[in-house]
Amino acid sequence: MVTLKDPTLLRSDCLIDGKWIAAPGRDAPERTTPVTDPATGQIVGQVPDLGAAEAETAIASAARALPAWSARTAKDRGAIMRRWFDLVIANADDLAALMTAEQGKPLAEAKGEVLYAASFLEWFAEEAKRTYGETIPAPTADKRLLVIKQPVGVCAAITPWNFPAAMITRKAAPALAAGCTMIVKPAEQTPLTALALAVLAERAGVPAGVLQVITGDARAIGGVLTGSDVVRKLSFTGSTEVGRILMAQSAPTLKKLSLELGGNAPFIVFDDADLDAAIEGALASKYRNAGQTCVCANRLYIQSGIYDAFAARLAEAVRKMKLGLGTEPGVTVGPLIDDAAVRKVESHVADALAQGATLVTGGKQPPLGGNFYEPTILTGVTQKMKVAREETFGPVAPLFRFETEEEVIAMANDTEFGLAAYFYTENVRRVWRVAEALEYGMVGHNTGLISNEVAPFGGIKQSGLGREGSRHGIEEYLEIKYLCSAIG
Ligand SMILES: NC(=O)C1=CN([C@@H]2O[C@H](COP(=O)(O)OP(=O)(O)OC[C@H]3O[C@@H](n4cnc5c(N)ncnc54)[C@H](O)[C@@H]3O)[C@@H](O)[C@H]2O)C=CC1
Ligand SMILES: O=C(O)[C@H](O)CS(=O)(=O)O
Repeated sequence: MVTLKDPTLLRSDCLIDGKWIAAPGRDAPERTTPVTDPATGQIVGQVPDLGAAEAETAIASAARALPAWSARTAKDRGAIMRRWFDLVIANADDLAALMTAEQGKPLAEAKGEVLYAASFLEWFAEEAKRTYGETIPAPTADKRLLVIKQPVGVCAAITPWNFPAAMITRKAAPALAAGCTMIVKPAEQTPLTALALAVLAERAGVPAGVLQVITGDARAIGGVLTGSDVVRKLSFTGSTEVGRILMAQSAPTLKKLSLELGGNAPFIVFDDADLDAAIEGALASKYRNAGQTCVCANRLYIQSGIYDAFAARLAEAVRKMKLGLGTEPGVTVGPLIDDAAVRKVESHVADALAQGATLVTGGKQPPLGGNFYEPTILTGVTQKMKVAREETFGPVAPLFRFETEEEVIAMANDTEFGLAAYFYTENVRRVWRVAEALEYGMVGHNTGLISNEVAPFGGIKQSGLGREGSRHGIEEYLEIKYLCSAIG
């Protein structure tokens, strides 16, 4: 079990229509789903197994709450978002403890994510007041033209397990700031963090029906949220495969969509790179969250002149990593989310070795039990291997050798994904050539960490649609209205 300073943040019910409800069951007093710790398999909580009926209730509640919420001033909504931010900061240790219990990431990393999640609340508390319209010089003297911004309306969010707090606030913060209402369906693996955030939102003054969190049957709940004409927008973070399904389900009602999907990030190191910086960046980008982020370096392309030195330095650093329970001091790499994730990583490593790659370090599950996988480095990797074509979503660094800039750009772009890319060089002319040639929504130069609340996060190609965070993030929750007034 998880110990909290404020035990009321550990919820076993859902916030729907301003009420905390369990799941009324036919043969049992209520239907619940266990939440398990991926490091130990222990049950850390129970949440309601809700479905279509409760999703319909939530939609009706969100629609009822919309007029009053969108009629409040931006300043008023911003003040409530700021109070939510203050409460998340004040309860950051408890939120981090819940996150580590259900997702497994080391406590320090979980705390970092809580602060990252809070930053979206702080940012959009301010952006609420900057949804400016415009006036347009009319082509005829008898007209006055202007543009105003209005909230999209009732919104839905379906969020992943890898960032249980930040992927919720990165959607709910701009939605509520813009005057929308939102129904959140968190991942079945990590609902406790979402429910705790809802407790704090309620305490901050977010009215009934404005923010709702529903757990249970993803397909049934998702089917209602995507099929309803009342829901005007869906924001999803998760696999490209599910993103396609949700997009198709949303098509009949022509919803606005924000999709943050899979990635296959190249991490390119040229001969002239600062090797210390490149190693630091590779460790941060590759092994953050045990490699379970959509912007993790998935392919490491190292120019021939420094290939052996880079491999040796990276191996030396990786061997110092400490695998273990997220609550243990000094642990830097936690477990993967579930057994399926471990099997996917194992299949990628086995495929690479079968095709001639060399295992430098790691390459197996340690004797810890749970869903742990050793931080791994492979050399002699080629574009034909699964690690080059698929998102590994685990702590595996495949090192590819390259000779020329043209060759590596072609290899880096040889994927259907286009989320994040990274490269290291000290040549200023090359910075512009490579940054502009890489087909990705986000590019890091001489850094492996690019995510923050002020920058537009999102991808191109099959990594998704739209942007989150930054001044662009709130536009995803606004409609433009053009007003033409004849005064002649
Ligand atoms: N872009 C990103 O940040 C993420 C990418 N992924 C990728 O997806 C792969 C699979 O991870 P999963 O957790 O299984 O991601 P997923 O895409 O299956 O799940 C993400 C969310 O979608 C929901 N969902 C799944 N199927 C649904 C459906 N038919 N209707 C409505 N909701 C549905 C889940 O309940 C969860 O809330 C990972 O290995 C990784 O490659 C996973 C998580 C985050
Ligand atoms: O979904 C993810 O993996 C996150 O968006 C990555 S980040 O925002 O924490 O970098």
